[in-house]
Amino acid sequence: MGVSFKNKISTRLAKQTVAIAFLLGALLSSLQVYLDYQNHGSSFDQNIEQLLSVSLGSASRSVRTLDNNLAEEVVNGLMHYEFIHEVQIVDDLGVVLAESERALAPHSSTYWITEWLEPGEKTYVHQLSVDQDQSSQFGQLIIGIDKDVALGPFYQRLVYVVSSGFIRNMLLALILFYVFYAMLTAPMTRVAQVMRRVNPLAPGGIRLSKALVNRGDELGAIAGVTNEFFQTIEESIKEREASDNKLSDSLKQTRQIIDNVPHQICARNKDGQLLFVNQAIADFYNMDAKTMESVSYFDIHDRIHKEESQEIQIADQQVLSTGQPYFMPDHAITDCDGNLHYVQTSLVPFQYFGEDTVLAVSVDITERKAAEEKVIELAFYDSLTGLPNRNLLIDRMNLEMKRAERHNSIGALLFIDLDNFKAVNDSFGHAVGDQVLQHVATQLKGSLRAVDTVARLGGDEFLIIIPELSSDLLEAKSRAKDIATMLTEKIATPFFVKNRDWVASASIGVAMYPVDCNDVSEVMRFADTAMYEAKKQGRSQHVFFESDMASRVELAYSLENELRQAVSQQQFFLVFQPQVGVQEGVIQGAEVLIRWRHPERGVVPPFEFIPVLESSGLIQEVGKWLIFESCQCIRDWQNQGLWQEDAWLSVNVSPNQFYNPSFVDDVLAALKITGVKPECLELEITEGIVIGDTENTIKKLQKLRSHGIRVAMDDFGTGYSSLSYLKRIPLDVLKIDQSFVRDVTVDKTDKAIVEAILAMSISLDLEVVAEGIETKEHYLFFKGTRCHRYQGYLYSPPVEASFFKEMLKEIVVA
Ligand SMILES: Nc1nc2c(ncn2[C@@H]2O[C@H](COP(=O)(O)O[C@H]3[C@@H](O)[C@H](n4cnc5c(=O)[nH]c(N)nc54)O[C@@H]3COP(=O)(O)O)[C@@H](O)[C@H]2O)c(=O)[nH]1
Repeated sequence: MGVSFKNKISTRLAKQTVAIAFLLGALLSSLQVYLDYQNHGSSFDQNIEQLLSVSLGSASRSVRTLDNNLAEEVVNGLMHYEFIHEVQIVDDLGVVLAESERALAPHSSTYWITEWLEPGEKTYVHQLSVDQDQSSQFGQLIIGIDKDVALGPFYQRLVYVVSSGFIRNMLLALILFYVFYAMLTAPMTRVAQVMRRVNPLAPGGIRLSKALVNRGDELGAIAGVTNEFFQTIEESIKEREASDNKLSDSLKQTRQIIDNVPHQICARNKDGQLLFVNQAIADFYNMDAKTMESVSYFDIHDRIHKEESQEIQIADQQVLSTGQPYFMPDHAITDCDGNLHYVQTSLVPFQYFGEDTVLAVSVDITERKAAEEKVIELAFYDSLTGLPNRNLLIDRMNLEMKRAERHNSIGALLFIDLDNFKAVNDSFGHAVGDQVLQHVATQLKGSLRAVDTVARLGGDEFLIIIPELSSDLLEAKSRAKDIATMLTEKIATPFFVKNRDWVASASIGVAMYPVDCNDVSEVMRFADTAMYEAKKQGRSQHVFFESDMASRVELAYSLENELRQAVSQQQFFLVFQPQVGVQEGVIQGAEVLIRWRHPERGVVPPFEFIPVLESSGLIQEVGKWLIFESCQCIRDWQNQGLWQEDAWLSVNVSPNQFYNPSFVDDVLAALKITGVKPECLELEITEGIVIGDTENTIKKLQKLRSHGIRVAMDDFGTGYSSLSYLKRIPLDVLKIDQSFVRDVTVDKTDKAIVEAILAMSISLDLEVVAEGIETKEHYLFFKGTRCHRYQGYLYSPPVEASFFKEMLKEIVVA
């Protein structure tokens, strides 16, 4: 942008200098003019006075003497002066004695000044007298002055002076302008032009000329300083650029880091407007980050969770007003797909480019929360059935116990254990077992009130709390009994799992609280005790806890521990009871029976410990050992020539032992290892085994018999004993239970049963063994039937191996 002429410094300096010169010139000229004017005026007046004084005597005489000629001479004498254009001498009567006049000279160039300063006619009138003191006057000398002629030279000189002063000032102005221009304006203009070309971002590229810098005057100094300034600015800009670049890189990196942080980060102002969002937040709402940075967070958020949105707004305002951070441990937000997320948000006051904002960092805790919930679920719920587990049950039981005491009410705790569930697991695998448990859990849950708690302790054990039955014990017990009966029936309802029908049964122990006890773990133990009693009493039934049960159960517990020791210390041994041909009267085989040589109690009979071996699972190990030992005995006796090739040993098999998936393999392995023919082994099963799992039992029996192993149905007549199911069971022998034998000779019913069994055996083509033959009458009765063998004290009680061996030797000898 150029500088106009009037604004140039040189112009302004010249103008001011000239103005000052003019002012001073005008002042001085005015003073000069004034002084000259004063001098000139007084000298002019003196000259007139001198003229008059020279002419006054003659003029006075001419008047006194009325001498016209003299007056004429005076007038003509005065008219010789050019500046006088009129002279008149008059007497005291006003009579003109002489006069002369000439026309005024043409106006000079300065006439206007004369007229301006001395306006009007300039006339001198002088009184004429005869005496010196002018006391007697008698005429007048009147002189008219041509003021233009008189003053013109003076004013012309004055005009000259003023004009020359003006011209001098003008010249001075021109010279000064040039000097100022050359010395100041031109260099400064060059500086301005150079500076105009300066790139503000890179001022170091331009320098003021050396000629300018080297002038040695103030401008040179300014130019030098300006060059240094450029250099400094250049360096500063470079430093600034470097720092800006670093800052920009750092910002980019920071942005990258923040965008890669999986947590939602945003800054919002007091109106909730988003000033900054990271990629995680943009992704969460499926919006562009830049677009989001112009909208209100609460507009996005409000669409979804009003309550949470308000809570966040209040929290934001608190952070902005107090300047203190705020922590929201857990609140819900919904993403663009409508999925609910739980987040934990930290709100901190944050200055974002000079604006007070809230920096919000939200961490998605959905998975953690789910995991925590899962942990709680795992901690308090059974994963298979979804029922409360032991922990939650104990917690609820504590509450119910307190409530019962407070309300003076009686509740019941039911301990449910499925019968023979282990066999289901062992035979069909855990997947089927799990489905059976789930079915039972559903049945139990669906049969009870919402206030009742159905829990699974683990395995096939369930506990049920039935609170507030009544305040009267009898009534409470009666209701508990109804519920236990109803549950037993529900559980026994057939159901379909894995392509087949199932019938479950359960034993239920019932304890009444706080009557039986007000301690939770004790009540649980009592219900458990009652459940064991129910099992002992024949399963699929319920038993209420009674105080004497506890000691019995304790006995069972200690018995179990002793049995474990018995297994490890091999305290079991075998006894053998001969089976004799009814018609032949000779030993055809023997039943193997187990005994326990207790270190303190002596020999313990099997009915005292077999059920505990069963319930504890120890029967697996003991039963396997027993079959192997039996085979080993056959091998030994055969080796010693005491045991015929067609004689057999009959071994009892318990349900849990039979249901073991490896049972058949274990038996075959025992035969193989000992080298005993399968036909020498007979397995005695009970109806309970068949009823528990008929199909599987049939398959196993078929497999055993396919190898030549004999199968006998023990205790026949005490169970279902129906022809229809007997037809399907692969059997070789029926053993008539001794309870029918005992009175067969005196009791018509027993006799009829025995005869019916014998008839059945014919139609099914089975051998028959009668056990419990104690008397001759018993023997004679069966001798008259088609019973094949008998077993009983009449011939021999069960005897130890050594004794039995002696018996065999005697037979051989005989
Ligand atoms: N799973 C297994 N069970 C076994 C085993 N050993 C025995 N048992 C079962 O224990 C119950 C009691 O048996 P036990 O005390 O040995 O009694 C047997 C005989 O001694 C008894 N018996 C035999 N003859 C007579 C008699 O004339 N009178 C009379 N009062 N009792 C007699 O009968 C029992 C044999 O019964 P059973 O097996 O049904 O043929 C019993 O249920 C055994 O099954 C074992 O190793 N495993």
